[in-house]
Amino acid sequence: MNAEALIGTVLGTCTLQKLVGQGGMGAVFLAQQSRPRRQVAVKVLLPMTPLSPNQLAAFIERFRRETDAAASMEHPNITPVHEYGERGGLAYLVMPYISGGTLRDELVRQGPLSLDKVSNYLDQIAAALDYAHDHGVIHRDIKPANILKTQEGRLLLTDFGLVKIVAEGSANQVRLTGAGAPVGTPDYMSPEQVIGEDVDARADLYSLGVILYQMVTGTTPFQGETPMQIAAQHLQAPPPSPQELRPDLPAAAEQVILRSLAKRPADRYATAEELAKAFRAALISAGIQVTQTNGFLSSSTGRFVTPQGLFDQIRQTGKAPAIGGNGELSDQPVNGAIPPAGGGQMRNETDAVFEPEKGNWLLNGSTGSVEAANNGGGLTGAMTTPNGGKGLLSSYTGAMTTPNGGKGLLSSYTGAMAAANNGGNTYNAASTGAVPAANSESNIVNKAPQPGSTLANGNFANGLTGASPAVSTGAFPATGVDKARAGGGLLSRTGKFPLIGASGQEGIAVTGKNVAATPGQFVPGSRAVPPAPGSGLFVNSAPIEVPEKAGLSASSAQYGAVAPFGAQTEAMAPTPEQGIGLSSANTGALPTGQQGSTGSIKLTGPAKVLKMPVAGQPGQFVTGILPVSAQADGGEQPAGLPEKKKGSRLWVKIVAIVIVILLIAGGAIGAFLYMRNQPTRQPASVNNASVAATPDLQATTTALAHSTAQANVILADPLDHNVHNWMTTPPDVFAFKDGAYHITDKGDNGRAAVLQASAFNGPMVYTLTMQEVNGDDNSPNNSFGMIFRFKQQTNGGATVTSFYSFEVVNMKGGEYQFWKYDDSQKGASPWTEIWHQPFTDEFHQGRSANTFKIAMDGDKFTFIVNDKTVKTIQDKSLSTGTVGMIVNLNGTEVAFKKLLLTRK
Ligand SMILES: Nc1ncnc2c1ncn2[C@@H]1O[C@H](COP(=O)(O)OP(=O)(O)OP(=O)(O)O)[C@@H](O)[C@H]1O
Repeated sequence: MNAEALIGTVLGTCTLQKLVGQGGMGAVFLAQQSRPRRQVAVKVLLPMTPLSPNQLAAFIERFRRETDAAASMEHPNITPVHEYGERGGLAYLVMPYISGGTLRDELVRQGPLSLDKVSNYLDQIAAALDYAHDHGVIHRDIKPANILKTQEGRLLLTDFGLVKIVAEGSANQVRLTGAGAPVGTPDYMSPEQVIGEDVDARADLYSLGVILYQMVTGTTPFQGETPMQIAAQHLQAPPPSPQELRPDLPAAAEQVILRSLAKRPADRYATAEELAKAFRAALISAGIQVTQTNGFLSSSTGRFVTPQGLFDQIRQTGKAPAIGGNGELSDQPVNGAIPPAGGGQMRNETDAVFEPEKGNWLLNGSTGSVEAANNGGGLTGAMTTPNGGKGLLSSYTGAMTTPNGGKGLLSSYTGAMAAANNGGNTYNAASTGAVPAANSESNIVNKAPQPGSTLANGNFANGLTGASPAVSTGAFPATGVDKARAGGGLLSRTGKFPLIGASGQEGIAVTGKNVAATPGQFVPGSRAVPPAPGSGLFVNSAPIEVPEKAGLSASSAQYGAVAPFGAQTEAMAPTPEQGIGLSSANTGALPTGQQGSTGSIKLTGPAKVLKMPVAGQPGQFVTGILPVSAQADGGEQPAGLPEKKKGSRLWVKIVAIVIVILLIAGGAIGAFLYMRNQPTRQPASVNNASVAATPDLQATTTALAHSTAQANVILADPLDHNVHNWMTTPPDVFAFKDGAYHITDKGDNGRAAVLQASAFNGPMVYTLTMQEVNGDDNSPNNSFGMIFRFKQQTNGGATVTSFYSFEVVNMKGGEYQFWKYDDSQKGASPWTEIWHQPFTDEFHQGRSANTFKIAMDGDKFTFIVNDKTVKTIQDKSLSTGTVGMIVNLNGTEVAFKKLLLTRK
């Protein structure tokens, strides 16, 4: 039906006046409502595609569902629904008319937004999302087109057409597998949605991350000519560095964005608020002025929301909210001084609260003044929370410092409290001792929990009465999505990401010299790999040229994400349950999107079915396919390879699977290549070395945290949990445990993991702490170390991989080695040893931790072991690339931690 033809139609109390927009599911009209008399927007169900009666019934059902879900929520950042009706065969819903357009319009018009505005918008969308999640509603279609804007700049999340009430069980989704249905953009889809698994709130958080990326850079992270290309990148490709597209973006803020886009739901922020706060704190710590989002705590979530809901009478009172006896916000006037400008202030009782920035404080029974110089506050005693602090204080008398994102809830607290690093510190009820929170974990100390008390989300507790003179007695408003919510979706279920990968079909023999070594004795240079005819380098037999993306440096365009071998090999054996795989070689590659590309996929093997959303038809999908490899052997050796010569090899082989993201001018196109290599090494010369002590763990962690806030930190990853999508499969090879990232070499192949990031340029220092946990310390092959300047590119149709490695042979009388890997010369050994020398007592041989640093400046490299400079050496072969780590001997397990990249 032509939507225009409906103008003048009367639906209930509304007369349709003007068509304002049309999606795949319905048309939206400006309408005049007679009772109450006001202008409204009316959305009329008008599916774009002709539907069968069954499909239409399902559509109407979904339309009702949209109404029910939206109507059940009352939040200043969610478009309310006034009513739902069916008249003359037309289903419709009435909502307020929002005249400021959508966020999509603004992004199209403006491109990247100011970081201040980004943070403000993020706060607002986050508040709406967390509220919905707290009410058991997952939106599932978070995108800028579904975010309306008022004239005053307030954002309203709308279009709950895809929602599924969590408690309701499985959704009654309509699937369209036929041809001809328009396929919607998966620009904002989470990986788990791409796979078609059940999703939880974290899928919305991923979509929010995509919006954040777009607000910052002006573009979504993944682009392609077909929805499949985009979908595949959501599954597999790391997002291009936002900082490269937005140079004024602080490194810490980039990390926040990248974490929000983690492939594994468990690796993302737990709540939208957490994401928004982390982003804001990252901006502030980099000295960027961020305007406070005016807001108050939502009565049911305790979260910051924009004040003065247009549609909520209560919120139009203008009264400052105060904490009621049960922890509910009330609209009672506040006694005493009104908090100064900056918003977000909540106070009770009689004392002044100062929150120049975004300190949100709930004070109850406070007796002193509060000063919150920067997102924090203090009460009575000295209290400083310079960054993003949050506190609930009751009868607080002692000192508290939470320099970095600390949160605290104190009740009758009398002791010192220090949370050096992002600590969520809660101390509750009659506590008398010190609470140290050195790390980024939340500490909850709840000494005397009372009936009805709540400890939620690891970051605060309620105001317990206990034995303390706490004035606050009621339950604090709960906040946060329940972290214990069952994680849906394939990723969270299996714990591994179904990486797109496959064994190569084409082997390139790697030649190398076998050099004899006396068992148990280190022989410099005794490391050649026996050539394994037919094995070795595996490349896509139809490699793709890599045109440089406009505006990006050649280096960043040339290489993309790198994933370590082990997980890839797992993923090479996809089962229908385990997601997708893409046959690398040969036939099954995704369309490249190059000139002349048809965009079609030629399948010669098994395929994985993906669900793709149908444009404008929430809940409907068309089926897509991605080819997968049939190979399935647990990843140690690809099918069809010759037997490895166990025992004859003196140097182990690195196996890496590499994903290359090809960025093409006019739109980034994803494509995937896979590589296996079995390098041989050619030794070179020898030199000398020296020593220093392993830095104290605590001090280093703290230093790491502090330095994170500093501008010269490019990337800080403590490696105590997986925030950068490090490979975690197979779990016996790659695992986060005991506060470190463990790599265990299994089988005949060495293991390498490489950071999924853009190419790092410029003078910088790469720091990494390594500790062998298991291994044969009598073997001259027992080496491990750091990979840097890793890059992969296509060159004349061939895939070329290059990197340096700085390693140590951890045996008595062992040595350091500096290698270059470059497989551009077919038939030649890719390995060249640039330098080696025995270590001396600066290296703690055996099971001790050692911190290595590589200072790189152009072609100059300085190797520092435990703070002692070991060697400076020049090599100009490789100029840019990412970093990683390597373990070389079967059975050797190394724990890596405290990865730090700083500008020199
Ligand atoms: N309450 C409203 N007030 C003013 N304009 C609105 C309102 N709701 C929607 N619109 C406008 O109508 C357009 C169509 O909205 P609709 O929800 O039908 O589709 P969509 O979100 O653009 O696409 P789809 O539903 O296919 O995802 C929106 O893009 C927006 O510009």
